Amino acid sequence: MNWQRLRLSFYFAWEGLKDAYKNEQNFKLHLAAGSIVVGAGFFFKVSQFEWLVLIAVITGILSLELVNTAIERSIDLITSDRHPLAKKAKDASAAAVFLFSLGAVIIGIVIFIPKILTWLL
Ligand SMILES: Nc1ncnc2c1ncn2[C@@H]1O[C@H](COP(=O)(O)OP(=O)(O)OP(=O)(O)O)[C@@H](O)[C@H]1O
Repeated sequence: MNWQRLRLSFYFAWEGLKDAYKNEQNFKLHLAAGSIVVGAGFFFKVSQFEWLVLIAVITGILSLELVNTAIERSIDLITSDRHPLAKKAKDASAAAVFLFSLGAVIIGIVIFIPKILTWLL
């Protein structure tokens, strides 16, 4: 086991997180939304299974956002010209984030709406 390599890979991952937080508005937005969901999870005392689903969704969306950023930057590095394939790749990558976000919203509604209604009534 090369501990130095392992330590460096954590360091580079941390650098990637910091960079995305500084430069990617969508990453910050999803992080803020995730924090609100965690707050709501504590407030409404969600079950253990619901916590597992929420954690999977929050980490999934943030990871997908990072992959989307990596794809966008790789394309920008490869070409500064307009190219139909560059467009298709960036749009597919953005669509992946959109689709996951849609699923996350539905999961949020299924978990929280009944709790919000019970709390209100
Ligand atoms: N090299 C390119 N060739 C053709 N279309 C492109 C190219 N780069 C971007 N586009 C199109 O323009 C859209 C916006 O791209 P732009 O680079 O402005 O933002 P982004 O890469 O999607 O995200 P960010 O704003 O975080 O950089 C893309 O989704 C794609 O449809």
